[in-house]
Amino acid sequence: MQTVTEPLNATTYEAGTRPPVRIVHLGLGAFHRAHQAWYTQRAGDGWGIAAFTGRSPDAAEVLAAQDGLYTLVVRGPDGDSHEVITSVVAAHDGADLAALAALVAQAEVAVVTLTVTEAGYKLRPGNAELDVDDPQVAADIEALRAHYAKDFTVGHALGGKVRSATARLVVGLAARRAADGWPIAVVSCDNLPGNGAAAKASVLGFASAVDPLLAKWIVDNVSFVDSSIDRITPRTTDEDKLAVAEATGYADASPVVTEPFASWVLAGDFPGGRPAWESAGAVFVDDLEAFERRKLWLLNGAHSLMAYAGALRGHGTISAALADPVVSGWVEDFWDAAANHLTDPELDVPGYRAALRDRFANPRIAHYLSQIGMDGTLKLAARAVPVFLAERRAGRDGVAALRPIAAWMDRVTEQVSAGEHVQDPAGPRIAIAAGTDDQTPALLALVDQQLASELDVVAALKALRGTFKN
Ligand SMILES: NC(=O)c1ccc[n+]([C@@H]2O[C@H](COP(=O)([O-])OP(=O)(O)OC[C@H]3O[C@@H](n4cnc5c(N)ncnc54)[C@H](O)[C@@H]3O)[C@@H](O)[C@H]2O)c1
Ligand SMILES: O=P(O)(O)OC[C@@H](O)[C@@H](O)[C@H](O)[C@H](O)CO
Repeated sequence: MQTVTEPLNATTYEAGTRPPVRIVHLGLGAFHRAHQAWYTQRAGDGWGIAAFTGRSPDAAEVLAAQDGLYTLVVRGPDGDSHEVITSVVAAHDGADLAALAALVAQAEVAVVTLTVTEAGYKLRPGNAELDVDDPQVAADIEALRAHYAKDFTVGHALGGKVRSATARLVVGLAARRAADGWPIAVVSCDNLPGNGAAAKASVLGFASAVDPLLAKWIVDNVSFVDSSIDRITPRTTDEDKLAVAEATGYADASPVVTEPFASWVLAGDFPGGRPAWESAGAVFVDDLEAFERRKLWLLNGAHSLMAYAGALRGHGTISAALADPVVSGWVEDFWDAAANHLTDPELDVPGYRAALRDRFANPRIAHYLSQIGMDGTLKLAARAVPVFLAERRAGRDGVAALRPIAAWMDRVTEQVSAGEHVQDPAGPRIAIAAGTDDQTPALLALVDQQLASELDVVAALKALRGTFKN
């Protein structure tokens, strides 16, 4: 066991020459630090990251005090390995729009990456259009319009008034256009189908509400890259921090724990260049859709199924849920349904499933079902509904793909009855739907409006409900 003697920072740790900022990241969470920052460090070709938090300054304050340094704990079934990540060279409060605008305006900055959660894009169902009826979106548009004619390019006047991540990005892009207008790439790293197009829809929704010429400049100069991102990264616990201190001798206030597996598949242009992420294992393809479906359906779909069905059966983590043979049977059924529509041999679905079983079973990764279960209305629309629709188009009943939705209904109903908060952009509407006489169609409408009007689907869900605890 090591004796803790020092805090982790650039004085105590020899980080070498830090690279200049060439990437701006929005959403300074655990995943960015386990994934994009790790790939960028391994690429080793001189790209530094300036990262901004999403909703509160806390993560930036902690990381800035460590000069951006943190320990990445790679937690395999048999033990941990530790690596200090040095590619994040600056950490900022996401509300600091002056810093954001100044950085995005710089010619050397060629890439913006995003991990702002599915809910962070503020899109209407279908992910093709900004939800301008959302109160935060409406307030952000008002704030952007009020300041656009004044000092918009430097962002000073906006401060914390603009809260949506993509509205903030629009402030940065406006500053870049005003500076000289060099093209740039925006890479979404969130678990959304067509995440590049979703990011574009969200950014253009804000930009066009402010200035159609700005929107046109974005269309002409900003490349929205699709990416399928994968590395299971649970929230860091206090025990993790203690274990890092014991193992490394550094008192790191902000380590990140992740699994050994990592994957990043990207499709799109990088007009201003990019790190050689391929040298770190990233894969560049022309069309991402099949890879994205494989990941969103098999990994994330199974995650959501376990998050709700596992919680109903009294489990707390993915590894515990998977160890329950009833739950793992439902996961296999769901995978069989999804696999019917993932037929390209290049996808190697049997191998991918086998690897997922091992990854999910890793008992040393405590991935809490409560974290995965958040924002269920958005996640189920991307992870379960498309599998159900594909099964139905093929003439089958698709029950295995309705199970995650039925489990979500039972779980949120249980939470509402217990007076617990349901973390979801539709949270208040979930509470109302759970209180109606005919809950099932009311809840289903929050996931998919069209399906809620189909009597056979509602009947199939009703038949599944109440079956999870047996
Ligand atoms: N954790 C994983 O295993 C994993 C794997 C693949 C993809 N992802 C993607 O990354 C996202 C973030 O995961 P994480 O583990 O870093 O979570 P996290 O809670 O550690 O960090 C999330 C970051 O996004 C910000 N954020 C949260 N809600 C937001 C909102 N509505 N608008 C703007 N910013 C918001 C937070 O402030 C924080 O900076 C996920 O939602 C997912 O889309 C995560
Ligand atoms: O990150 P979310 O909230 O979109 O989804 C929760 C998990 O399913 C997800 O984080 C997976 O662990 C991840 O996608 C694995 O790469």
